[in-house]
This record gives sequence, structure tokens and C-alpha cells, in this order.
Amino acid sequence: MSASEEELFGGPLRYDTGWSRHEYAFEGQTLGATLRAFPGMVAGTLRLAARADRRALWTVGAAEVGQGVAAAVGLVLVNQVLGALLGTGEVAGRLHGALPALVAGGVVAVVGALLASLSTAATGRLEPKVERTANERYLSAVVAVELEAVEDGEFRRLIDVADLGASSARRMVGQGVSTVNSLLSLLAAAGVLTVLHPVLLPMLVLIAAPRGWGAMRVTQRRYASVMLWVEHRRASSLIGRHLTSRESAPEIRVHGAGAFLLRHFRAMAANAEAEQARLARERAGTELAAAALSGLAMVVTWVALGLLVVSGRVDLAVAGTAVVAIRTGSATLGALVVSLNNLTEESLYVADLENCVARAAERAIPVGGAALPAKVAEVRFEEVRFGYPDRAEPVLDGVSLRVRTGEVTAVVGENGAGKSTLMKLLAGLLLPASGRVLWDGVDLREADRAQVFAQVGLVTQDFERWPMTAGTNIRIGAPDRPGGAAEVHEAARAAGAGPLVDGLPRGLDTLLSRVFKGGSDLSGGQWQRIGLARAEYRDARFLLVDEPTSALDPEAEIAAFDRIRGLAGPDRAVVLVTHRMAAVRRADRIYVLDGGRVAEEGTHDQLLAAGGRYAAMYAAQAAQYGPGPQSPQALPLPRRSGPAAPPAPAGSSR
Ligand SMILES: Nc1ncnc2c1ncn2[C@@H]1O[C@H](COP(=O)(O)OP(=O)(O)OP(=O)(O)O)[C@@H](O)[C@H]1O
Repeated sequence: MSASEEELFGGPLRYDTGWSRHEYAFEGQTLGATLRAFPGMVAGTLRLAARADRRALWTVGAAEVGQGVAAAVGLVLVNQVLGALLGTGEVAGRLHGALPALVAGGVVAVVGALLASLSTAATGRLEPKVERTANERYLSAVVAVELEAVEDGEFRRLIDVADLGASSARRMVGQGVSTVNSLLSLLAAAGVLTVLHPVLLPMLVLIAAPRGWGAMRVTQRRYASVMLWVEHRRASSLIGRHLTSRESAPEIRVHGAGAFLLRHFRAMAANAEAEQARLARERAGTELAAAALSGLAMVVTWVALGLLVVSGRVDLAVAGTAVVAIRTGSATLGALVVSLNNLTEESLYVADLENCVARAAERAIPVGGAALPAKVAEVRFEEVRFGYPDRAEPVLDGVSLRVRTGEVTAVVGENGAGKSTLMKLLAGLLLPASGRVLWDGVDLREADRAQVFAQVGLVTQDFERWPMTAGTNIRIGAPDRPGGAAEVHEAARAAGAGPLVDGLPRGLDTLLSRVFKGGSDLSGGQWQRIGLARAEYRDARFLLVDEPTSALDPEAEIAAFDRIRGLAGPDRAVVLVTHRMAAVRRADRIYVLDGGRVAEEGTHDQLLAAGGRYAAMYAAQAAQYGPGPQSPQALPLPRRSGPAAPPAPAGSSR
């Protein structure tokens, strides 16, 4: 651990996404274990590749087998050439005798080169397709899971890892091809050596084994180091990003945080550099030892070969071929160990991706289910209980309420009372632990969730600000609606975003993101108008509005609430969660959440008369308003000289 880690992050950073399960798993990996796992890894790669592009896969396979055969035939031809050259007779005669094998060797070499380039082209075609297929596999699985899974930390970690798995899947293709290639060339060399003389095969193994051991050792150390240092590296690149980000720029300058962070950035980089240097030293030592052992084995091999020739057990041509085969064979075996190691490492991440897909399938939103009426008129909660897994106490503990089309329903309560959770249950995003949510009598658990979602529109405080054009930001509320620019304009106008959109440099086509060149950005309040326009465009029967106006200025806020209320009609229900009591008073029905239950319910006048929690909350906020004239809708305007808007109840984080 570095001093910077201690000071900035409070302790050593360990990698804590799902793949930490593999931490050091690779360290104990032996060549034998890797070889045993080999068929499974190859099968996994083949499955992915076959899903992506079967034809390219066949081409690669055929080209690789062809190259193996060409390598074997090449060695046999070398033997024939040497046999002819080292035979008896005139030199010219011997050369003439070697000619056919030489020509054939040339042809085989050309065929081998053609096959190699064919394999390269097909592999290049296959790799991006495999990555795309792997990406699509986990992305389509993850978008279909319940919201509860998305919010579950464990599952989130799986998603992070799956992201790494897709690029590993791509690399696995290349590594798989190299492995198969090395394996086939090795088989060719080993086969030819065995045919030449059985004692030659162990010699090949003797030379290559130290190099294989060295490669395995280097990879293991690198893997262990990556695992140990990856969080450190991420943390230091995080510091780098914060140093240059737009959001931190003011504090970096005014508070002088830049020099402080830069100092730690340098210190952390120095630690990482020391680790790299240590790895390089160890690698150099290991490779030197492997080369020495391999050289020793080489000396033994050549002496043994010499003895075999002198004793007449092997003739000179065979010895010459053996030299060639041993040299190519030992180089191939070294490459095989390296690509096997890489393949093993990549396969760990691909296995994580598959794990994510499997877990996502278990937590997927069920497809199909009981049909809902085309126009649902009421959603009813019956004794609904719901709690988050990491909390002992339920958030909602026996909530009963109803939401009807043609009405504005408001839900109020203090911070953490469970209002947003209730909205998610209402939207069909969460399921109750007990009790029932009934859509015109159909239990949400059995209902076709796609039909539920089709009737819901959402506007939340942290609604998505898509880094796309203004038009897309509105249209994305109902992507399947065949509306054109006129409908989008109309939705913007109805949501009070008409002048805003018209004032943008390219109107609806203006890119609302500074991430790309030429993009514009909006203020928080302007974005909220776009969010409302999106909801307007969606035109849903149940419009769920959760704290939509916190960034609007006071007058815009009142206008926004008027508009939201205006959205309610005989065919639409509006459910409003807000801390602004002024927005609530004209709701048809108000529910006050407290302690996980509905503490009070009624109209504004009824609740004020009851003198309970609602009355207290209202009185607290009313004190923030001036005694000045009221708006035509009897909504009090906040004092211009006071806070920009009536503050939320004490302790509000919003
Ligand atoms: N995804 C989650 N995982 C675990 N706990 C959560 C999650 N979301 C909310 N909670 C907890 O559930 C409780 C209710 O949260 P919720 O957001 O529904 O309250 P709220 O009434 O909307 O609050 P606020 O007025 O502050 O927005 C809070 O204590 C919160 O910490």
C-alpha cells in the first residue's frame, strides 16, 4: 500500500468487482491443469465463434489444419532433400536427386503461406463479430432484468466484469487460433521426429520444457501483479480524470486542489513504476534461467544425436532433419505455452460474462403474463410491504392506496419515507414482498409487465439526460411512436419547453452534450422542461412524476405544476411526489407516508382541518411564503427576497 492510498482512500485498494473471485486462482495454475482445461476452453471459444460467424470459423479451422499438414509434409521433404544430398555419387547427381523434393518443398511453403493469410483474414473477420456477439449477449440479458437486480451491488459487479469478458472473448479467438496453430505444428514436428527415431521426441521435450516453465512463471507473476495493483492504477487514473474534469475545475483552481492531487498522482504513479520494474527484473531472471536450462538440454541433445550418428543408429540425413524439427518444435512449444496461458486468462473473464448472462436470466422480468385491459382505470395497493435486501426494516409496511385516471394523486412525506420506492412499485419496476398491487384487478405479479410499462410514463428528478439531440431527448419517451418533428414540437410546447427548443442553435437537432464537438448544454431547470416534454410526448395513462421541479425557478415551478395538473384528464392519472406543499394542495387526493404506512389521506382541506402531520408540514412551508397577493390559481408565490423556493422539510437531501 502506498502513502497516497492511505491518505486519499483510507487504506489499500483491492479490486472488488466480481473477478476478484479469480484473484490468485491463476497463480497455482500448472501446465498440467492448463492442459486439462484446454478442451473446455477451446469448446467455449468455438461456441462463441460459431454463434458469431460459422463460415469464418470453418475457414479458420480448415486453414489451420492445412498449415499443420503443410508443416509435417515440409519436414518430410526436408528429410528427402537431406537424404538425396548426403547420399553417394556425383554432386551434380545428388543435387538433381534433391530437386523434386526441393520444388515440392517450395510449393508446400507457398501453400502454407496462403493458408496462413487466409486464416489471418478470417480471424480478423471473426474477432469483432465475436466481441459484438458477446457484448450483445450480456447487454440484452442485463436490460431485461428486474430493477431490483440492477440496484443489487453483487449483480452490478457481475455487470462490470461481463464488460471485460466481451473484449476477452475477442482476444480468445486470436489466442485460440495461435494455440491450435502451435499445437498442430508441434504435432507435425513430434510425429516426424517419432518416425525418424523414437529417442528424438523426449529430446524435443527436454529443450522446450524450461522455456515453457519460464513463460508460465512470467504470466503467473504478471497476473498476480495485475490483480494486486489494478485498483491502485484505477485510483490514480481517477485522480487524473478529476484533475481535468469540467465539474472539478472551479475547486481545483480556487481551492488549490490541483497541486495536492497532482502530488498524489505522481506518488502513486511512482509506486506503480516500481512494481513494473520489479516485474521486469523477475522476468529477466526467470527467462535467463529458462534459457540456461534449455541451452543445457540443447547441448545434451546434440551430444546424444552425435552419439547416435557415430554409432550408426541414425543416418546423417535423419540427424539433419531432426535438427530442423527440434529447432522448430521447441520454438513452437514455447509459443504454445504462452498462448495457452493467455487463453486461460481470457477464458476466466469470458466465464464471468457467461455467469452474468446466466444470473441475468434468473432475474429477468418475466415475459408474457395476464393481459391488462387496454385502458386501465385504477391501480390499487393492498397492504403492500416492501424492503430492500440490505435493510432489516421494510420501507413500505402495509401501504394501501389507490390511483385513478381522471385524478391527480399526491404522495408526501419526509426524506426516506418511501415515496420514490412507492412510485417504483406503482410503475411495475419493483414487486411487493407481500400484499398486492392490482391493475384493474390484475395482480402485478401475474400481469404482463410489458403491458404495465406501456401504460406508465415517468418523470423523476434524476431523469436521464441523453447525450443526444433535443429532439431525440423528447422522442425517446416513446421511441416506437411514429410521430414526426411536429408532434415533438407540440410536446415541447405543451411542456413549456417551446421557446427553449426554438432558441437552441439548431432547434430540435441541437446536440445536448458537451462531450461531442458542437454540442450545447442546458441548465438544470431547462433540462427539467425537456424531461416534462418527454413525458408529454409519451402520452401515458399513468404519469408518475417524482420531484420534477427542484431545479426550476419559483415562477417556472408554479407554471410546471399547472402544466402537470393540466396533463390529468379523464384518460390519465397523474401521481405527484414532491416536497413542495404548494404543488400538492389542489391534488384530488393526498397520501401522507410515515413510518412505512399511509399516516393520513384526504384532500388538502380535509388534511388541514385534521391538524395532523400534513397540516404541520404545510404550516412549516407556508411560513416561508410572503403575505403578498396570491396567483390566480391561489398558489402562493415564494418571497422574491427569500430563498429561491420553499425549502424541503428539514434534512432534505434533494
Ligand atoms: N436501492 C436501494 N437500496 C437500498 N435502500 C434503498 C434503496 N433506495 C432507497 N433505499 C432506502 O429506502 C428508504 C426510502 O427511500 P425512498 O427513496 O423511497 O424515500 P423518499 O421518500 O423518496 O425519500 P426522499 O424524500 O429523500 O426522496 C430510504 O431509507 C433509502 O435509504
